[in-house]
Formats: sequence, structure tokens, C-alpha cells
Amino acid sequence: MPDALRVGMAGLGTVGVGVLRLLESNRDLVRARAGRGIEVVAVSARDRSKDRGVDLSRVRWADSLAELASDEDCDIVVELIGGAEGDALDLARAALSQGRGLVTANKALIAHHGLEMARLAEENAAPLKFEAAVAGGIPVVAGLREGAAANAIERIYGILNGTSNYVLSEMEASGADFGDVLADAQAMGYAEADPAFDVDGTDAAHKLAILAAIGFGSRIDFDAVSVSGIAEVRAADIAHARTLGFVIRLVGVADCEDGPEGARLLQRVRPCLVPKQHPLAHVTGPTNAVVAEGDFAGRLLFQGAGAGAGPTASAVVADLIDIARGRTGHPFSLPVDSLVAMERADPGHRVGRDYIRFTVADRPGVLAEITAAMRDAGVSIESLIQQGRAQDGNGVLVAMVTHEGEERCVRHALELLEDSDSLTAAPLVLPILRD
Ligand SMILES: NC(=O)C1=CN([C@@H]2O[C@H](COP(=O)(O)OP(=O)(O)OC[C@H]3O[C@@H](n4cnc5c(N)ncnc54)[C@H](O)[C@@H]3O)[C@@H](O)[C@H]2O)C=CC1
Ligand SMILES: N[C@@H](CC=O)C(=O)O
Ligand code: NA
Repeated sequence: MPDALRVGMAGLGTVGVGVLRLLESNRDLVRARAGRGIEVVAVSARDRSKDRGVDLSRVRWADSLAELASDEDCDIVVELIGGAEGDALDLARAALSQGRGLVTANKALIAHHGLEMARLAEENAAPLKFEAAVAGGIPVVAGLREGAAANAIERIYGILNGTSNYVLSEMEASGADFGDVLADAQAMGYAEADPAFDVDGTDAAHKLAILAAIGFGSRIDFDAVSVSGIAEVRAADIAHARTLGFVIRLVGVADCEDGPEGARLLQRVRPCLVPKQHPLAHVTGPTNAVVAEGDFAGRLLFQGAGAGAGPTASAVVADLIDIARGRTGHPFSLPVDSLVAMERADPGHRVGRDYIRFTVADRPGVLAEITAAMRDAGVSIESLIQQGRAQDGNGVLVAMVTHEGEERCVRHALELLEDSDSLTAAPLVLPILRD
């Protein structure tokens, strides 16, 4: 075995610099645990002259990503550029097809092209690892793939985006404005290059699709994830939720149900009302938490820093240590040809409770109209909050929590109200997280 695992690293931003710092600071410990040194021998980033506060004097600069991918002095390429397509994808394809291992923190790349990457890795006997891509520093990929390997997984859910969790929990704690809090999260290096991905749920959906594929042994199916983000959540919803005994969190949920032709998979990312006593309700700031329910292990909770330089670097280097040790395995827990293409489940018959917020005209009879639609659609109301009088001409907020019922009934009630001129804005439906 060569004396050191030689790494070519693409991207010297938040995570790239974090990896260099970790390898410098924990050099001896990493060597001991890897059984050999881990050396970054070549790098590629857009700006060579930028001072990143790390010593790059002994590292070679590759002139291009293609050069890095074919560098005979590198055993492994670490991709820390980001993006599902373009340079990151070209680099990943080039590295794996030349038998070079790939470690990446890029959830967009794995969510969109994970199956192709796993196949390339298999065909070229090259390791592929992406612990940092899901929930940053939390070892949830390894936890599911190895620690929980003996279980049939029944449901996986969790808080998978640090930025949106930071935004929601700061809004909750300080009543701060959405925009200000998002800017803080960006300044702290939690947000994606395009923070829309954090806010609209896409980033969490990337991670959920990866976890579902590992947990259920299925072919990754990002397009099947139904996604809604946190942009519509207002301070008033957070206040209503608090009054009702909940907090609001962006939660990704994946579960399997039996269908006539095999198991069907449902993957959704939505802001949810989480009961205050639920473990996810206590997850604040950029912290992530993932719950996996195994048939023998029961409920497993993985919690920790889901974003930021140090935690993400910790996951990248853990993957490198595994590779240095020869612990490679199947990236999605099974050989590619054994991964199942699962049908998508129809959520209409799923039973649950919802929070529904209406914005309505301030005039008599509106509440009766809404409750009549609920009655006609078979939705039973558990509690209701109505704001005072409209102050700003924007309507009054009416919020309710439903009793348990089929999702299709709430959908039907909203269809009945679709053309009503009593509603001055589209209603917001937030599911209540099932325990
Ligand atoms: N920041 C975080 O907390 C986390 C980030 N990630 C993922 O890690 C990856 C990197 O994220 P960050 O370090 O935050 O991004 P960043 O924007 O701070 O750094 C990206 C780096 O890639 C370089 N780059 C971009 N295009 C390039 C190209 N064509 N050739 C060479 N270099 C190029 C940039 O110059 C920069 O050095 C992304 O996939 C991200 O989703 C994953 C978990 C957490
Ligand atoms: N932007 C992401 C970073 C880690 O994946 C997040 O906020 O969670
Ligand atoms: Na992780």
C-alpha cells in the first residue's frame, strides 16, 4: 500500500479550506486512523492568488479540472465545487472513468446523477463516497448504510437544511425578519451558492433522495420528491404554531408503503408543525437531525452540525480515512443492479393532521364559508385561531388545525374554495409531523 493516500482537490471555498485546515491540524490522528498519511498533492480553484489563510506552498495547482481528473499522482479526487451539472459533473465522470476514487460533498450532483456515478465507480473499481453531502458532519450516510444495515428501514425523516432551520429558529426566537436572518446564514457560510436552494427546499430534497436510496435500497429518484420551501411561512404562522403547541421546521420525510406491484416510495420536503415535545422541535440553528426507523433498531436519531466548514470537512476526511483503510463498499448500500426502481406512492389516502392558514376578507360570513367547505369535503376542525380586524387592507388571518383525515379531503376543501373571493391570498397548508 502506498505511503500516503494522494488527493487532488477541486474547490477551495468554505469546505475546501476546511478540509485543508483539518488535515493540517489533525495530521497525526488522521494518519493513525487511516493507517497512512492523507496528502493533498494538487488543487484546482478559480482564483490562484486569493489568500485563503492556509499554506498551499507544497501543493501543485492543476491547470484544469480535466488535468486533475487524470493526474497520475492522485489516487482520489475530492470535488468541492458544487452544482449538479457542468464542471462538477464533468470532473466526477472523468475521475471515476479513469479509475480514480471520488469523494464529494455535492448533494446536487449525487441526487441527480448518483446512479450513473455509482455505476461508473463499480465498473472502474473506484471508490465513491459522499458522507458530507447529507447533513454535513453527521455520519448519517455511514450510519444508515453500515450501522443500520441489518434493519428494514420503515421511515426516514429529518431536518436536512441548516440554512432554513437557522432562518426558522431565529424567526421563532427573535421575531426577526426572514431576509435579515437569511443574510446572516449566508455570511456564516451555511447557505448554498444559490440560497434559493436552501429556502425553496431543493437542498433538503437532494439530501432526502440520497438517504431514501440508501435506506430503502432504491434507485435514487430526486424527481419524485415533492418539495415546498419556507418562503411562505410568516411570523404569524410561527406565532400560531407556538400557541397551538408546535414549532415550524422544514422536514424531509421518505417512507415506503406496500402496493400491488411492490413497495412504493413517498418522498416529501415541506415545512411542518412539529409538536414541542418531539426531538426535532429542539433542533435549532444550522443543526440537522435525521431519524431513521428500523424494524429491529427502532428509532435512531442522528443529530449535529449540518453545515459549515469544520463539520463538513470532518465528513469529507472521514470518507478519505475509510478509503485509505480500504473500506469502500457500495455507495448506496447495494450493487447498482440490485437497487430497486420504486413506484411513487400517492399521498391522497395518507392520514394526517394539517395546519391551514387562510387570508380572508374582513367581512361577515367568511368563516362560515370556509367551515362549510371543510364540512362538505369531510374535514373535521380541531382548533381555530382568528386574528382581530384587518389593519392594512391585506385581509385577516384565520388558522386552523384539522383532526386526522385523508389528505385528499383537505385538498378537496381547498378546491371548493379556489374561486371564492373571500380568500385574498392562497391558503398555506402545513402538515403536522406524525410521531
Ligand atoms: N458550505 C457548507 O456548509 C456545505 C457545503 N456542501 C457542499 O460542498 C460543496 C462546496 O461548497 P462550499 O465550499 O460552501 O462552496 P464555495 O462556493 O465556498 O466554494 C466553491 C469553490 O469551488 C471553486 N470552483 C467553482 N467552480 C470551479 C471550477 N470550475 N474549477 C475550479 N474551482 C471551481 C470556487 O472557486 C470555490 O473555491 C458544494 O457542493 C456544497 O453544496 C455540503 C455540505 C455543507
Ligand atoms: N446549504 C446547506 C449546506 C449543507 O449542506 C445547508 O444549509 O444545510
Ligand atoms: Na453527513
